[in-house]
Amino acid sequence: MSDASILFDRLCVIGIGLIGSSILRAARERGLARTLVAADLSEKVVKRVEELDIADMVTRDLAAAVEGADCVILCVPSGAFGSVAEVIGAHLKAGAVISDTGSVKGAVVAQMTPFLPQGVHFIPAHPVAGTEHSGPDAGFAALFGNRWCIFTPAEDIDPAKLTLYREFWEKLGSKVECMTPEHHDLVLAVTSHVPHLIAYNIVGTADDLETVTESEVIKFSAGGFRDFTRIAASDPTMWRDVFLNNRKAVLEVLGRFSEDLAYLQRAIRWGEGDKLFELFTRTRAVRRSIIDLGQETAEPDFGRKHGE
Ligand SMILES: NC(=O)C1=CN([C@@H]2O[C@H](COP(=O)(O)OP(=O)(O)OC[C@H]3O[C@@H](n4cnc5c(N)ncnc54)[C@H](O)[C@@H]3O)[C@@H](O)[C@H]2O)C=CC1
Ligand SMILES: O=C(O)C(=O)Cc1ccc(O)cc1
Repeated sequence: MSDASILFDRLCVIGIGLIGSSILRAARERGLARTLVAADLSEKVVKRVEELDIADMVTRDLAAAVEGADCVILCVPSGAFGSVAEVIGAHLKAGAVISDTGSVKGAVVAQMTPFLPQGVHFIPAHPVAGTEHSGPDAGFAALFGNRWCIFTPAEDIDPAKLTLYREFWEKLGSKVECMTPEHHDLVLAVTSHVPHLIAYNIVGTADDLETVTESEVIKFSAGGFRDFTRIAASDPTMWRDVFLNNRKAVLEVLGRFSEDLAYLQRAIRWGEGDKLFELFTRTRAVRRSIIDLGQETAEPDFGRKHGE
């Protein structure tokens, strides 16, 4: 490891699932920390992380894990950030950067802030990169490449620490942008949270209908439905916590979504093909602009796992 790439002497990651294990793998591959510490409450996960050999030290003792760390990143489900912050708060080193990877920002900031001592630098972050898989085996070093990582720091954040942590995510391959937690939660409700809810709902509806159609839903499942089943296979704990912790923005977007759905329902009932055609033309242009931005490939992958 060349010393030139080291940003943190001791990096501690808590919650070693898809995201935490990907951060550890990428940080080791790029030599971003001298020592990598991994912590998780689950005995099974700790054992597996030891077998995978993706950290220098692995423990279930969260307080001990953060001792002396100059960067601590929490990668646990959105409902667990407060309890982890409560356990580690008093053990954080003065001057350390503390961050998270939660898919929701407002509620996570509110959960953690009361337990963070003066003198640590809290930089909430959300890597907008992931898959429907979870657990330490699902992670991979390239996960964050060419993806956004959204930071939602307070206005009085130390600019030098912000630059340092930005550099960390850029070295993981991400593009970084800052915004407020409230704005983040509304944007992600539209682009990620409600789309996941729609996938859970349509797959649930199809599953209910399956008893009527005797397996035809699965047998004849077309590409569109298969894409939904990939998303609806995402981790139940994680997504339960996303919806419970981004309630306001999700309900706001769902209200708008229901109105737009009623408009389509009416157009179908009254045979108003022009209305359907106009919308479908507009949405096709949205897809094209995403591809042009280089954030998506034109080919569907039908949920293939990384490396398959
Ligand atoms: N899965 C995805 O695609 C993405 C997830 N995120 C966010 O990152 C966070 C982690 O997600 P994943 O890695 O997918 O989850 P995961 O389910 O793969 O891993 C979570 C890990 O946290 C551990 N854990 C749970 N409660 C804990 C506690 N109180 N103390 C210590 N460890 C605890 C679990 O044992 C598990 O190993 C979540 O907040 C999620 O919303 C962010 C971007 C993408
Ligand atoms: O697998 C997918 O399609 C995702 O959308 C992954 C994802 C899940 C949660 C996030 O907060 C960010 C990205």
